[in-house]
Amino acid sequence: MSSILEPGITFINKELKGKNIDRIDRRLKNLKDIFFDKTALEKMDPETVVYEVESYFPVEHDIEGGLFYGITYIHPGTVGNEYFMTKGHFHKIRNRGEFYCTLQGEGMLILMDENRNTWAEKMYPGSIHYIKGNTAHRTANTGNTILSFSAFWPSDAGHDYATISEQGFSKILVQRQGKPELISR
Ligand SMILES: O=P(O)(O)OC[C@H]1O[C@H](O)[C@H](O)[C@@H](O)[C@@H]1O
Ligand SMILES: [Fe+2]
Repeated sequence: MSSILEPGITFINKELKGKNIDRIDRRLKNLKDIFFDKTALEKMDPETVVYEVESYFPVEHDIEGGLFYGITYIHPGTVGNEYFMTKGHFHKIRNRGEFYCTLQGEGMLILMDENRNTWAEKMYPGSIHYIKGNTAHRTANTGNTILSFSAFWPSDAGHDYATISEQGFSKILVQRQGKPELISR
């Protein structure tokens, strides 16, 4: 499987040299919990790459005061009528925020507060999204090309994936008559 995360870095400053730069992909087989239509999911190749993330960790994880940076690339596609999307998470330290800045493509940022109120914001090249603390976040690619966005978050934030993999978001983003629609499950 070819990856779009070929080393393509043109410049990193001395603070990042020799530090941890991590590249991962997440495939359908890693995302079984999150898609709604399990019948459609079973018919698809489990090795299909849904998204790839390149992350820069200049300080140790869980250390207060540093910042992390990452770029996420979500491939176009659907499982049933649900768009390809990220796992989604709350931060382990709940009140930590994050910035997302869209680079290319079209998508939706799906957000959910701790009372399970869910809403979504349109992502397009140049759109800037401040995700406040205590808010779960997931991104979906609603276009026909790669959706990429950069993210900046505090180094002690951590990821709580369990809450979302067990309970999901209260709404899902589906394609209806060719358009994204956020509907209750
Ligand atoms: O972690 P996921 O929910 O799979 O989302 C994918 C990635 O999106 C952003 O880049 C976040 O800042 C990363 O921390 C996250 O890993
Ligand atoms: Fe996050």
